Amino acid sequence: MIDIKKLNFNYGNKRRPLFRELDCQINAGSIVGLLGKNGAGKTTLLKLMIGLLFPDGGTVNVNNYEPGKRQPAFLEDMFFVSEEFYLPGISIANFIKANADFYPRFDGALLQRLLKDFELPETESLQKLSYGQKKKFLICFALSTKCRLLVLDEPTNGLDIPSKSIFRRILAGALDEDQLVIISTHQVKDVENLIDRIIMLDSGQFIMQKDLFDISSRLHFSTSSTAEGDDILYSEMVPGGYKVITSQANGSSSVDIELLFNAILNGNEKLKSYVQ
Ligand SMILES: Nc1ncnc2c1ncn2[C@@H]1O[C@H](COP(=O)(O)OP(=O)(O)OP(=O)(O)O)[C@@H](O)[C@H]1O
Repeated sequence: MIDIKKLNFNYGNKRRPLFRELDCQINAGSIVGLLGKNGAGKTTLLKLMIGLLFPDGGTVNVNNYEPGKRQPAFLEDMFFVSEEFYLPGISIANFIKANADFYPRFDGALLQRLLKDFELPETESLQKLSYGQKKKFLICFALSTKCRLLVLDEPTNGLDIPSKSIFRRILAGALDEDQLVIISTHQVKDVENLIDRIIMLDSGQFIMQKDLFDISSRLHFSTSSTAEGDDILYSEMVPGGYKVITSQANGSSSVDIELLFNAILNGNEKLKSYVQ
């Protein structure tokens, strides 16, 4: 679905390129979490994938299209929910009327269901909605397009606690097997148990590209009263003890993405061989 080869990119005003020789393949049928520190280049990478920015070297291929060419057949099959967005001063119903036809697989019945789940009023002017309500509307619309590529930049930013649970439920339930969702986020707790692959960016490189299943079959995440022990690969103090990562020996555990992220960014050498 997405094939990135030797991607180089520089904003032009920077001495060092942001990306150097990035390679990445992502298949349809998955929800991918794109993680990285502030400024690592997550939004930039997403924009390169959807053709809002152009590579300086190498290639980006999505569904056999070169995104930068912005061909109609490519654009009608991808939807980008940006972190910052503008919505016009028209009602939800009129927005749907004006935009749904751009997407051949648009599912109006699904949209009505999702709007109900998020309790969004169809008659309300989009500009009168709060930031979180606007975000929820865009997420609903994105899912209803049924585009094969859905790119969500910080989708849970601005969502209240119940809406985050609804987001997880509807995302898990509204996808078809030929779709790919890429979620860039700092709110890793919001996407835990939802994403099935992690891609981590740091200093212009991918420092991890791994399926959650692979990680959970090789690493074990738990809490412990001590951080001492030969089998402990990484630990972090928390109230009442430690969160620890050990090599997998005692059954599967769910992956603590935040702990893993900190461990990898701290350059934990012991862990590297498990996640590369
Ligand atoms: N339009 C631009 N012109 C010049 N430099 C830019 C531009 N947009 C982003 N950058 C720079 O590129 C780098 C990556 O930015 P980007 O927004 O892709 O990071 P990010 O990982 O999405 O960050 P965050 O987590 O803070 O949203 C940063 O150093 C940023 O200053």
